[in-house]
Amino acid sequence: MPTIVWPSNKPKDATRKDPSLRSKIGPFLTKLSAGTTSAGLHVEPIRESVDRRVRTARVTDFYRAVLFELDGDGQLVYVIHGIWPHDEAIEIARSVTVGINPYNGIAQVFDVRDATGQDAHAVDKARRDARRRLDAARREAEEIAREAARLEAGNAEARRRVEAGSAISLPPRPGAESRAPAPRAEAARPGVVVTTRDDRPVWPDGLTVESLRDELGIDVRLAAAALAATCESELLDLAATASPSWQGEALLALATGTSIEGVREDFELLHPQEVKAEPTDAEVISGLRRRASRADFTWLETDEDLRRAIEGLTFAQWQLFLHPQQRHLVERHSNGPMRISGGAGTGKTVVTVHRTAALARRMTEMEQGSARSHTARRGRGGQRTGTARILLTTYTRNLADDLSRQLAQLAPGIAFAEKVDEPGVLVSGLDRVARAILQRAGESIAPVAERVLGRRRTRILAYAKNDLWGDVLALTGEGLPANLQSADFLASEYELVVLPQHVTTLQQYLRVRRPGRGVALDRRKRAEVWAAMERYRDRSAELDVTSFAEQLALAAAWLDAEAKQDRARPFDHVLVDEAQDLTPAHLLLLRALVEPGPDDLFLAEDSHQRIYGKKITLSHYGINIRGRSRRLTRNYRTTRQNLRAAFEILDAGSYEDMEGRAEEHRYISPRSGPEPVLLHAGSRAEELDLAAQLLRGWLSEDSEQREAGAETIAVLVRDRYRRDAVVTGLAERGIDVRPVDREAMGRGRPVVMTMHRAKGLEFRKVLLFDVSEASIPRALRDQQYSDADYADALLRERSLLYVAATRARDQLAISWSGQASPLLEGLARKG
Ligand SMILES: Nc1ncnc2c1ncn2[C@@H]1O[C@H](COP(=O)(O)OP(=O)(O)OP(=O)(O)O)[C@@H](O)[C@H]1O
Repeated sequence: MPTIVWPSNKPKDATRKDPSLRSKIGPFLTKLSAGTTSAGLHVEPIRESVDRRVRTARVTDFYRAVLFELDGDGQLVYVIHGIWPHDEAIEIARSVTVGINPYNGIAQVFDVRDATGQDAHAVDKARRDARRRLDAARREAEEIAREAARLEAGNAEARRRVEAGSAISLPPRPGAESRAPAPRAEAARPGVVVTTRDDRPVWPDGLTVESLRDELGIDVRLAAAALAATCESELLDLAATASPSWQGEALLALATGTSIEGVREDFELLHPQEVKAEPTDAEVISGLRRRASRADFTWLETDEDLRRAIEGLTFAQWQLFLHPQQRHLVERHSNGPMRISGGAGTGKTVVTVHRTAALARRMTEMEQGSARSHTARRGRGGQRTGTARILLTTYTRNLADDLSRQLAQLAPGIAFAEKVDEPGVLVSGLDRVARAILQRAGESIAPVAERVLGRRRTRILAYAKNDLWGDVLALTGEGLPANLQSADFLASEYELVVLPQHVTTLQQYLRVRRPGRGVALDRRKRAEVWAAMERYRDRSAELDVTSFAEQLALAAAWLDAEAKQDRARPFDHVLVDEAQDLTPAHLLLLRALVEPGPDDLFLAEDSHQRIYGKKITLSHYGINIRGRSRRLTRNYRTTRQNLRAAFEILDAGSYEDMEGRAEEHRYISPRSGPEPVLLHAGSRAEELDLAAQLLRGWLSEDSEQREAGAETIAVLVRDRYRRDAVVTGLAERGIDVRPVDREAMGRGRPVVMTMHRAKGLEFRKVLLFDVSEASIPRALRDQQYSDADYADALLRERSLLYVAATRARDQLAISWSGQASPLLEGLARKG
């Protein structure tokens, strides 16, 4: 059966102009995949064609496909170029050729008319002389080298500015932000549209047109134009028109911090010396399989691929062609834990879900192979493990449900597991996994509890109903120095220091390291804090309760003890989305769930979106990334205007990734849309009036343009109290909206939810309501924070607003009454 390679970015062919053609593509692909002898296809060579392998095939009486017939070592491969009306198709077929870029081995379809600007008779020579064409281009590049040098000087200047601007600022001290005069939103009128910045692209040092061509095989005309771009939008527009498209993507990756070597690796480019001058069909096919080509071609190899292509070519998941950087992260074999980071909307979830499916597929294939050779895979304890056990997990239940849905859509045949230890993919929150393990442990948890909690306990499955730290503070607080008399401080100290390091005695606590805690404790203070810890543990034991964190830590320690007895860990692979919100106890459990080894752990995180957890470093909890981390920089969700507005919110904070390194936010969005709107009201009632007016406008726009449903419009607020007030206020103004809590979204009405609930979701149009001084950051004065904990809490509020702003695909609006939130500083000032 032939394999079909379908163009993801078709050259302006008829499928774009004639929608009726879509329904004909399915039957055409079915026949083609069944073999050339199929009746009615007329797969025919073309006389006087530049490429002897070119064919046309009948799609309808009127339309013909232009394709190449390649011999992949006995396996027939059809590379489709596009579909055109009969006569046009014949003309195009005469002038196109499929070959490989001599600088990098990437397969590409060339139209020799474009290449040479000469008539069809000159094309044969042009094809043989592909390499000479590139030499001619080099001369062209040399002519502009002087110009490039001038531009490089400009870029160096821009780079210096960016580096100076991204220097880490010290976190504000407690109270400093609330005491300092809050930056005032200057007289922003209702409905002001803010113009966001459009900076000059920042290229790696020393990049020239020649280096882009020689090292990456990028067309010199494109390279020269890219280096001449004076602002980000110009570069984005240029990249969007690049053909083949991977060249535009490679330029965007370079402009957002990826090195030449990084691009070569992500896009799977060869060095020129590895490329053969006269490639065989098999070499062209291998060029088509490289990640760069896969941005432009889709392989329809299995019945499932074909089915999806045939079912109308609109199926969202099928149309989602992974970016070469994303594909690299999906396919990459890793010798240990791997971490990906990337801003909101860069496809971290997409990569995590694809990688889960790929691992499941890989394991199934391996097992089928080993079953054939009668050597079934066995676990550490010698028991047969059957199909791979994969855990896909994330911080909240809602997000886990979403992962499950995405995975089922991407890989319909995938085996889901219902519980821990069952073969297949288990999609679950870590708290549930921990409970399942503790239930399995039963009474055997007692010695583990003694090691972890200092108490030999077996009743550990109930959660405390009240805030035990508040009780402890009431009982022992007076013995503590004033700045430590805080339930938040004690709880953080317990979860970040005491619990993960299994501290059970004062002697241990006196010696223990407390990295990143920000408050120095001498011996005397440590003894006082320890007394509070002991009180907390006694009280928990009296009530037979534990906390979430304790259950996670106990489950991890139990698994470690079992592994020492040579019993298998419950999973072969563990993948985590939204890892930035995990606690130390989560990390301990993650490490214990899977044996250290190839592809054991995969974590997707964005430190800018940490809204629950404390700042933590993976290596402190036994997860060593050691060079196995990558950053995604291309945003797929939101427009560049919304993205820049979101950066304005981030700008004043300083962030660290989970390896403890400074995090930057150089991301890029190829989509363009309206600028964000700021609505400044004098009172809450007026703010509701403005919101109602805005939503009414959005709803009528959408119904006129027959856009997607009203549920793709969202109003996001700081807390539940405001959510309910907004629902009522809008209803009074004739706008019917749906409050959303834990339940699914529903259809037909705009939704109102908290910013926390919106995490991981996306909407077309988003209003951030009540971003006022009084609402966000939430009053931190109520809690007694240490300096470091206060700074961190403030950073989380900033991140929360960033998360909320990046939910908008197309249009973002922000409203407030009275004074704007100080977190809006830069943005509100522009209004
Ligand atoms: N290669 C791609 N092609 C087209 N769309 C993509 C691609 N990758 C991601 N997307 C789309 O971009 C949007 C954001 O993707 P995703 O949710 O995976 O990002 P994320 O990095 O996890 O975002 P967040 O951190 O904000 O949750 C989704 O609508 C997704 O379908």
